[in-house]
Order: sequence, then structure tokens, then C-alpha cells
Amino acid sequence: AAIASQLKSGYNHAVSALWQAERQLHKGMFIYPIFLSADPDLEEPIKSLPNQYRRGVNKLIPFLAPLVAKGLHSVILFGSPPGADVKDASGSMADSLQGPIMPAIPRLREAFPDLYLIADVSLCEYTDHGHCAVLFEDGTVDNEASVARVSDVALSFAKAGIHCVAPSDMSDGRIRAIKLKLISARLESKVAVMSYSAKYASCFYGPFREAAASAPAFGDRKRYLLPPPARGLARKAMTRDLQEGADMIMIKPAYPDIISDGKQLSNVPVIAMQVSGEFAMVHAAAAAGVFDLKAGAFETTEIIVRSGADAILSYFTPEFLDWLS
Ligand SMILES: NCC[C@H](CC(=O)O)[C@@H](CN)CCC(=O)O
Ligand SMILES: [Zn+2]
Repeated sequence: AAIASQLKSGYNHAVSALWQAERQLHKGMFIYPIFLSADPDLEEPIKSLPNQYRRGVNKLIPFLAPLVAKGLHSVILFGSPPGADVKDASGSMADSLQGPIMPAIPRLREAFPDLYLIADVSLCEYTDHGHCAVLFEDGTVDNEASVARVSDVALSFAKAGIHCVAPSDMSDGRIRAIKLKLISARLESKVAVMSYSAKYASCFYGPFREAAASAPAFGDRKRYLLPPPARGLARKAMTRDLQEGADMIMIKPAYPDIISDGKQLSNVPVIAMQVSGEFAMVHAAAAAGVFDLKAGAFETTEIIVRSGADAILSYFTPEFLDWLS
């Protein structure tokens, strides 16, 4: 019994301590969130998100080149729309050739042939009401119209050459609708669907909404994003999206228990997003002297990976490309 009680021998060296980590951080698991502007030459810092910028494609390509050389494997594109004057009820700028995403996809594919390109599919940056949905007159979500619109946007991105569409709207049935449209376009084997399956009505999205001008004009997202105390609903949403054909499922914010549940339920990659507020909190804590920034970035990310995440959307991606060998 005394012998079994000895633990320290198992991690008494950096190498055996490394082996205690069932899952290792590596560059290939980082997906860098990009705020893409419709103005091709724009490059402006985002106040609420340390070291993050809104960029047009002409500035984004030279910015990404050294990161790709350092081992960046994937980016996810979030549109930051040209301005409120072009927003409307159905978010028509989302997949417009005058919008931020459509013109950039072929440019990025050509500039970085090996980079895995993901596009967020959401309407909130483009709708005049700021919701990730199409609404009825009374302001409630019209699920059928939302599914139709979101799946059309996903198909547009697919036709433009994106590798993976990531619908973040949480409309019921949008995964099946997107899959069917990809099949009808003969793109079902070329374009993956990464479903934001367990997306919560979290307070941790604040900095993003400032970055992408995507805050709801009225009300909140509580009627279509999951209530933070919910756990069974997340399991139900993840199971449903997997049955509808999701190639990967995403959890956001990066809640460890929900990531762990997702890993149990899923035979495909489980992706976690360390969202803007979680990222900004690490910076704010480090600035307040609570802990060293690098230590905080590593530990919060290692917790996400320990919980089961196979890939992570992280605003710390550029730093990890330097920190990881
Ligand atoms: N749909 C895009 C914005 C959405 C938050 C929201 O619903 O407002 C998240 C991305 N899908 C924000 C992510 C973040 O905060 O980093
Ligand atoms: Zn949205």
C-alpha cells in the first residue's frame, strides 16, 4: 500500500511530467480568428481585443505570411461589415461580393494553398437588428427563414472555395439544410461543416461584438443561444448536429465540462473557442498582476485541451506559434 501511495516519482523529471499530459498542445490545433473588413486596405486595431486588428484582404495576406511560415495551419474568417448603412433584415451583405468574405476566399486560397480556411456563417454582423437570425415582425426568431438564409450563405462560401463553413447561429436544423445544399451543388465532399453546436448566451462575447459591430440592436441572444446553466441541452444540440452530418462540433465559450461531454458523444473532432471575453480576461488579469500572461495563456489553453478539445479557436494563436517548438 505504501508503494502505491508514491506519486512524485512519476513526474520527477520534465520528460515524465510531459508524458502525464494525455493530450499535447501543438501548432496544428490552433485556429486563428480573423476580423476581415470589406475595405481591402483597412488595417485598424481593435480596442477591446489586445493585439487584434480589423484588416482588409490586401493587408491580411502580408500579415498572415510570416505566421504561415511559423506553422499557422488554419484561420476562421469573421466579417466586420462595411457599415451600418448596408445592414438589412436578412443580412444580405454576408455573402455579397461587396461584402468582406466572398472576395477574400479565392485570394487567401491562392496566397496560402495549404492553409485550412474556415468561414463563420452568421448573420449578426450583417443584420440591421444584430441578431444571428431572420426575425418575424414581432422580433422573435423565424427559424425556417433563418435556416434558409444561413444555408444559402454557407453554400455561397462553399462555391467561393472555402474549406469549411462554421454556422454560429444555432438555428434548429441548419446543419441538415447546409449538408443538403452542399450535396445538391456536388460540393458535399469538398466542404466541411463545423457546427457551433453548443454555443451559449454568454457574457464573454462582449469584446467580439465591439470588434465586429455585431451586438443585438434589441433584446439578447437568450432565445436562441443556450442558457449558461444548461448542460443537457448542449448534449442534445451536439447529438442532433452530429446526426445531421456535422463533420466537427464546436463548443463556445470553452467550458471544460461541455467539451468533455462533447468528446464522449462525438466520433469527430471537438473544437473549442476561447472567446473574446475569455481572451481579454487573461490579458486583464496579467495586466493587473494576477499572473504572468504566458503562464495564463498556457494554463487556460491546457485546460481546454485536457477537457478533450482537438482544436482551438484562439486569439493567442500568433503567440503560440512562437511559444511552441
Ligand atoms: N456569430 C459571431 C459572434 C459570436 C458572438 C455572438 O453571437 O455575438 C461569437 C463568434 N461566433 C463571438 C466569439 C468571440 O467572442 O470571440
Ligand atoms: Zn452571430
